[in-house]
Amino acid sequence: MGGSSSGFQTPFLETSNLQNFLLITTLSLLLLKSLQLFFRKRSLHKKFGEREENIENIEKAYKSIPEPRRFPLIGNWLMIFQINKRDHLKKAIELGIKYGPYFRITLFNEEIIILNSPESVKALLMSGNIEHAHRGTLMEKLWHKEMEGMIIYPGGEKWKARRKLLNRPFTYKSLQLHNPCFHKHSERMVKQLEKRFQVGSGGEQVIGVVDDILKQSTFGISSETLMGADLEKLEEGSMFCENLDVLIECAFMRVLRPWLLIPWIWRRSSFFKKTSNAIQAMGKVTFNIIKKYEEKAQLAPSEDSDLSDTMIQVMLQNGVDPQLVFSEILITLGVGNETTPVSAEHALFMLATHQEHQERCREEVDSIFDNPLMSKNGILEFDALKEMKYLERCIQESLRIHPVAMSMRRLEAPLRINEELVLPKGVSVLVAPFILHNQPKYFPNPEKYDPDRFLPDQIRERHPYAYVPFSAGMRSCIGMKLAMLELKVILATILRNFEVHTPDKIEDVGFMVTSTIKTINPIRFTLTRRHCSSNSG
Ligand code: HEM
Repeated sequence: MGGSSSGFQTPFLETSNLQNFLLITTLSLLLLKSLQLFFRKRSLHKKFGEREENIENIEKAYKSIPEPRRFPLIGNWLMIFQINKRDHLKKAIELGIKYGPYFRITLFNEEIIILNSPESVKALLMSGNIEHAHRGTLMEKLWHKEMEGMIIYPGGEKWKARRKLLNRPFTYKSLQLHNPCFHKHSERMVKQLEKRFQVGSGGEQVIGVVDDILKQSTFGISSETLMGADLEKLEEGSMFCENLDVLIECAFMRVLRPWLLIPWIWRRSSFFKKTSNAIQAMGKVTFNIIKKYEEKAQLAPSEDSDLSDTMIQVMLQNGVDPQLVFSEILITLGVGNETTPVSAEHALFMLATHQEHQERCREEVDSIFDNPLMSKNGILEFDALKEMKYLERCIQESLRIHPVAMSMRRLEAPLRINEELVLPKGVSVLVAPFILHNQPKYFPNPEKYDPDRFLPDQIRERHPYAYVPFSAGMRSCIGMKLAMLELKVILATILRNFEVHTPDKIEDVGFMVTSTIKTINPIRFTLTRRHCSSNSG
């Protein structure tokens, strides 16, 4: 055997080609870095009118932001993506504790600063400057140009105007109009859960997963509240939720496989076909609903409480093109569909693993359901949900331990974090609540499930930006109030009707980062029907 000296060569690995390639790549990166530095200094100069020596200090502070060991070219890519899936959140929390209030990771040529102190989170989210509310290049590539101005679009004045318009359907006043549908969908959920957890012929308890049923329920409430129609009753409407999942799954595929962001590759991929089919099916349903609105608009729209203050009505009344109304509905429901059911499942898991808190919640829920002023014929009044204070604290604590979303920004202007540190224009900044919420400084014993952390006194003593599951400021979650109402009504209805247990343990449940932060496997539950004198129905 001639071994390596056989003279066999591949043209790609020919030494001189390889050397040239490495030389050109290194020179290009150096050039890019010097240009970045030049523009960074210029923008600091322009923005803050800083003197040369101050700029030097600011640069020094920026450079001294700690970072894990990075490799040439790929930066920290290996550390982020090659870690065992089971360690996703644990690893991130460890980094937070090791590196402190802010640290840097580098993915190829992109610097991402992770803000890990309430003060720096406040500086970003509450800056009030639209140039700090931009979502970043990845989002620009994911959502095509026609979507400019939509709520999900990275940023700009058009986004701001749309956001202002869409705030209305998400206010308590508007959501209250749709209270009957909250009850209707939770009743449907009870029936589905009963079916799944029917006690077997031998009287044995059934272990099952409930994430699909929770999803149908939160989707039912969100879609009816925002579109004004019970999709389950419409022809093809019942498939809407599944099609929405396809849409989000294919969009996330483009993040995992970045070559799918190149338009001509994307259009030839099977994911594009799946996306188009899903959009077509959902379009048919949505445009039929829009037609109904247009017909009713000629009669007396304001008297129909099913339709008033829904997203569709607000947009049509303000002259938004029906095609954009459709896209906006898809994106908003898609985001809600990814976050609320996962949060509901986790909150239920926390109550199943902490029976003492489950019991306290149930006592509160029973007393409200049994109060004729708060519940008529088993239907909760809208204000009754506000009275579920203990349940609310349990949900808040669950969202602290397992916040499902993060906030990503690309700075379009320098951002002052404190006296010493200014983040330059062009860098990406990330607020990761699962790192922030696990800091012993703000949440002593962070792994402990303790709903009393959300007692008014404790909240007052804590920095307000130490807890941001829905983000904060001009780009915070538009669906926060709706999500909290959904979580309360769903959990209250479950606790009213069932006793909840789980064979799973928190230390065995791993979390992974996908389009949201989910458990690796669905959690298993056992539900036992309660036989109280008056159940919810
Ligand atoms: C427990 C449930 C939920 C959680 C934890 C959650 C969390 C978040 C977070 C952290 C953001 C990012 C904000 C930022 O970039 O700073 C966000 C944005 C958003 N959420 Fe939620 N969300 C939830 C439920 C919902 C629901 C039910 C809807 C609507 C049906 C919704 C619609 C949106 C939209 C449209 C945005 C983008 C807002 C914008 O860019 O202006 N979310 N959410």
